[in-house]
Amino acid sequence: MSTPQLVVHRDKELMAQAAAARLITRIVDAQSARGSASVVLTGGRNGNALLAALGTSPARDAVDWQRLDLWWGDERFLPDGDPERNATQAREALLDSVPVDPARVHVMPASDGVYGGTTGDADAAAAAYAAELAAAAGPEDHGPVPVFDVLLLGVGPDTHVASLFPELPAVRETERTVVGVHGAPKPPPTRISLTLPAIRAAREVWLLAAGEDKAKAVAIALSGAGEIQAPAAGARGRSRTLWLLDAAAASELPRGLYPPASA
Ligand SMILES: O=C(O)[C@H](O)[C@@H](O)[C@H](O)[C@H](O)COP(=O)(O)O
Repeated sequence: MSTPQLVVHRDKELMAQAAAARLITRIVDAQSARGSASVVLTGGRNGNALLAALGTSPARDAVDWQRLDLWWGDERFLPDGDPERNATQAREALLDSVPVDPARVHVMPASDGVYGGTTGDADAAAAAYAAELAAAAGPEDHGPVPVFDVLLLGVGPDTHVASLFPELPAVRETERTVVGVHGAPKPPPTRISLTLPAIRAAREVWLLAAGEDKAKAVAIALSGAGEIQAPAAGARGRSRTLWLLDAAAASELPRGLYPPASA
């Protein structure tokens, strides 16, 4: 697993623009090298701002949208089309305005869908998404999920990532790749989430955090906290873990981490 690297931008607008430019480059590189790319999307303001910036970037046409698989790191377990669903927000921010292949847009299950013969069962829905991931994984992936090119994560003020909240069972999961989450401290209480083992299958994990209210969480996660107490600390990519921050979110980092010791 990779060691976290930091990139600090002046403000959250610039952070979104720079992250979008970075993501376009990674997608184009992956498509050139392997024929297609896979990206795991996140909910939250910063993830949506990144998607919106991507949509208005002149370089967006460099992406072959038909050869892109999109997955989600977590979802609020609400009915299809609910404005609070991460998938609905991603459609509005970007996906409705680019020619993605609908068969390659793997939204997480909605609470009104039928999974395991019933509706409203987040555990059955999570198992269905795990099966979809497993079906997409090839022999070259050596595991139950594809090796995602880039996995995006917002960071909560409590250090949660995806719907892995501190101390809850989902963050302790070591076997399953997707789980139902019950009793989340942030509404809605019922969610679906990738687990840390699934997140760590990604080549690159990018964590996005902006604003003063994230400064403590960022400092805790990057100062050696355990992943059960600080889930963001456990989100690492195989080859790269990138923390994309604005100056406010970086403001409580210990000296040496930021600014870097050599500065
Ligand atoms: O599912 C949710 O309730 C949110 O989407 C949440 O997990 C979000 O990703 C983080 O709290 C970071 O959010 P911001 O990017 O808005 O700071």
